Amino acid sequence: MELQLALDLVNIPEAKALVKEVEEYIDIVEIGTPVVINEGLRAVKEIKEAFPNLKVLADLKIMDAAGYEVMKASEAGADIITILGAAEDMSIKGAVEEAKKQGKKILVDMIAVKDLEKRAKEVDEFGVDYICVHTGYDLQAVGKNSFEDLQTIKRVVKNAKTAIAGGIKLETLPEVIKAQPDLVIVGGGITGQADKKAAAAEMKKLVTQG
Ligand SMILES: O=C(CO)[C@H](O)[C@H](O)COP(=O)(O)O
Repeated sequence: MELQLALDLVNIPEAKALVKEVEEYIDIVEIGTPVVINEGLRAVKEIKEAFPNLKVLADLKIMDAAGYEVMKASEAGADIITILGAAEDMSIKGAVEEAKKQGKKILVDMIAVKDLEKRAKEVDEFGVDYICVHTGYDLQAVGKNSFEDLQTIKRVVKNAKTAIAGGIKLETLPEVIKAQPDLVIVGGGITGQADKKAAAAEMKKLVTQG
């Protein structure tokens, strides 16, 4: 099981400082959608250059023009690129084709997918690398989480790795780990803590123990 640090509310220098603090405890660093909107793919490039031993995920949440966007994120140094599960089949297949060409991986974010079981089974046939259940900030604000959804994808996904994101904290991590996802994605559960290093270290310990 791997641990991904999601960076959403920072600029590039803040991102670098944060990663430096916790780099020994994380496997993947995510350049979140708001960071890409604010800073562009330069954020991916600069983090990859500063931390070549970490995998970098570009959270583009692609919806269209998938092949082109995967190519651009790959050129910037991303190892993993996200596309939405709600995108057209053609777009997801296009993303996979380009990622394979570039030697990169595709994570499908199932945020806002209504029939999760059906769509997860479909997407799992397209050769994607990860399928991720995700409760975004807007639903976290009304008390939702993705723990049940994780069990659903664990049951139906046969090929891709499974991942979970959205509001995971140290206190809720054991419940997540029980469902055995391949990848746990944590933003505020680390970045919002006074002692980020200690939070990341404890999370890494739990994730490694599985
Ligand atoms: O993709 C995201 C928001 O759309 C976040 O990166 C993801 O939800 C993880 O952050 P947090 O743990 O703070 O919810």
